[in-house]
Amino acid sequence: MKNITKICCIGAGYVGGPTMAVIANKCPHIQVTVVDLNEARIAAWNDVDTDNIPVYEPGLSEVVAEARGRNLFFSTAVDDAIAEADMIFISVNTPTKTYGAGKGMGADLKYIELCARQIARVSMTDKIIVEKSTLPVRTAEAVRDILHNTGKGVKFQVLSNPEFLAEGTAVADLFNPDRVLIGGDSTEEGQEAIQALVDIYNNWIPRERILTTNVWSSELSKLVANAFLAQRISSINSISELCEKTEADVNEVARAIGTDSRIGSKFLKASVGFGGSCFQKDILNLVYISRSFGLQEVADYWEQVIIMNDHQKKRFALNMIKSLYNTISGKKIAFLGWAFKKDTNDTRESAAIYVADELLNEQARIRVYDPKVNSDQIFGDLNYLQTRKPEENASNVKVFEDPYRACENAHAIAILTEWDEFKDYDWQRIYDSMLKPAKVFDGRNLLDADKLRKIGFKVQSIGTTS
Ligand SMILES: NC(=O)c1ccc[n+]([C@@H]2O[C@H](COP(=O)([O-])OP(=O)(O)OC[C@H]3O[C@@H](n4cnc5c(N)ncnc54)[C@H](O)[C@@H]3O)[C@@H](O)[C@H]2O)c1
Ligand SMILES: O=c1ccn([C@@H]2O[C@H](COP(=O)(O)OP(=O)(O)O[C@H]3O[C@H](CO)[C@@H](O)[C@H](O)[C@H]3O)[C@@H](O)[C@H]2O)c(=O)[nH]1
Repeated sequence: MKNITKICCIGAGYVGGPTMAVIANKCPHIQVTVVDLNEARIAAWNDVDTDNIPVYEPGLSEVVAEARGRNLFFSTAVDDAIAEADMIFISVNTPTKTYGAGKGMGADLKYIELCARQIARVSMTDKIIVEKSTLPVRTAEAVRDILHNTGKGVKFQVLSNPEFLAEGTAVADLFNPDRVLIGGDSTEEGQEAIQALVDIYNNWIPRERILTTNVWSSELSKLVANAFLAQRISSINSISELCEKTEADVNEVARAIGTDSRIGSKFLKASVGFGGSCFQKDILNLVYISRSFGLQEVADYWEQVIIMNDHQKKRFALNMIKSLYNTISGKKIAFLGWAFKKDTNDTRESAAIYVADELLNEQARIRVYDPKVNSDQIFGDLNYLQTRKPEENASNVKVFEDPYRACENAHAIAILTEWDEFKDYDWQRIYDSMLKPAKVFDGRNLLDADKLRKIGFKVQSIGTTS
C-alpha cells in the first residue's frame, strides 16, 4: 500500500469538519479535502473569519485557521476530491429512518449508499474507504458490494473507524482520545489498509491507544459505547424520580456510587434528559438490529433507556405545569439554554425542544435565550415537530439576545442547558424583574439553589427536594 498523501472526507458536518481539521493540523504532510453537497455549509467553512465556521466548538476556529489553505481545504467539488484521494472518509449523516420499513427505528443509509456509488463511479485508482459515520453492524458488507462491482479493476479496502468525540469538547477529544478504533479485514490487504490508517493517527496518538479489530466488532462497538453511556444517564435519571419521593438527593447518591471504581463517577449527572444527534438514534438502531435478528429481550432491554429518557423530559414539563398551579395558559416561561449541552450550537434532539412543545400545548408563552443558538434554529426545531402551525409557534415563542430581557416579567425560568455563564448572572436583578412567586426549574442542577432561595426564588431541581 502506497503512502497516504491525499485524504478526502465526504460530509463537512459536526464530525467531518472537526475530525479532518485535526488530522490536517497534526499531519501537515497530508492534503485533506472536506467535501459536501451543502454549498452554504462549505462557504461557511471557508469564511475568511474563522469565527464564522458552521460548527461552534471551543478551540476549533484556531485549529482551522492554522491548517486551512495550507493542507486543509473545503470544497463542493466532490468528484474531483474523490478521484484524487488515496483514502476517503465517509462522514455523512445517518439519521433515523422517517419512512418505510424500520421507520422511527433503523438508520437511514441512503446517504452512505450514495457515497459508495459515487466513489465507485469516479474512482480510477485504488483507495481505502473509511466508514467514519456511525453505522449498523454489517454495513461495510453493502459498501463493499457496491465498490467491488464496478468492473473497472480498481481495488478498494473498507475500514470502520467510528468517531467517539463528544460535542462541546470535540477538539480536546480529537487531540487526546481515550482510544481510536479501527476495524478491517484479516487479509493481507486488509491489514495493510489498517496500518495505513494507524500510521496517520500515530502522528499524535500513542500506538497503544489505537485499537484494531475486525470490521463488525468496530461497527458494533460504536453503537454499544453510546448505548452504555446513555444507559448510565437513564439509570441515574430513574433514580432522580425516586429521590424526589424519598428526600434522598440524587447528587449525593451519584457521588456515593460513583466513588466505587467499578462504577466510576462520569456520566452520572441527573438531568432533564439526554439529547444530541447520537444517543437516541444509535440506541434505536441497536434495538432495531436486535429485533431484526429475533432478539426480543435484548431489544426490549435497550429500548427501556429511550423510554426512561422520554419519561424524564415529559416529567420535567409536567412538574413545571403542576407547580405553576396547573395552568400556564398565557404565562411567560423563560428558557435559559436551547442547545442539547453546553459549548455547542447543536440543538438536535435537545430536551429543550420537547419541554417547550409540552408547555406550548398548554398555551404557555416561551421566551428563549441561548448564547450560541439563533432564532431560526429554534423555530426550525419547533416547526419540525409539526405539533402546531408555524404561525402559532411564531406568536407564542420569542427569542432574546439578552438573558435579562428574556426573564423580565416571567412567571418562571427553566434551565435547559448547563452553560457556565448562567451561574454568574445577577440573579437578584433577575428576581426583581420577575412576577412573584418567582420560580426556577433547574433541569441541570446547575445553579446554587440555596443562594437563589435566599434571594426569594422558589427552586426545583432534579432528584432533590432540598
Ligand atoms: N455529531 C457528533 O458528535 C457525532 C459523533 C460521532 C459520530 N457521529 C456520526 O457521524 C455521522 C455524521 O454526523 P454529523 O453530526 O457530522 O452529521 P451532519 O449532519 O452535521 O453532517 C453530515 C454532512 O454530510 C453531508 N452529506 C450527506 N450526503 C452527502 C453526499 N452524498 N455527498 C456529500 N455530502 C453529503 C450533509 O450535507 C452534511 O453536511 C453520523 O453517522 C453520526 O452518527 C456524530
Ligand atoms: O452525566 C451526564 C452526561 C451527559 N448528559 C447529557 O447527555 C447528552 C449527550 O452528552 P455527551 O455524550 O456529552 O455529548 P454527545 O456529543 O452527544 O456525545 C455522545 O455521542 C457522540 C456521538 O456518537 C459520541 O461520539 C460521544 O462519545 C458520546 O458521548 C447531553 O444532552 C448531555 O447533557 C447528562 O444528562 N448527564
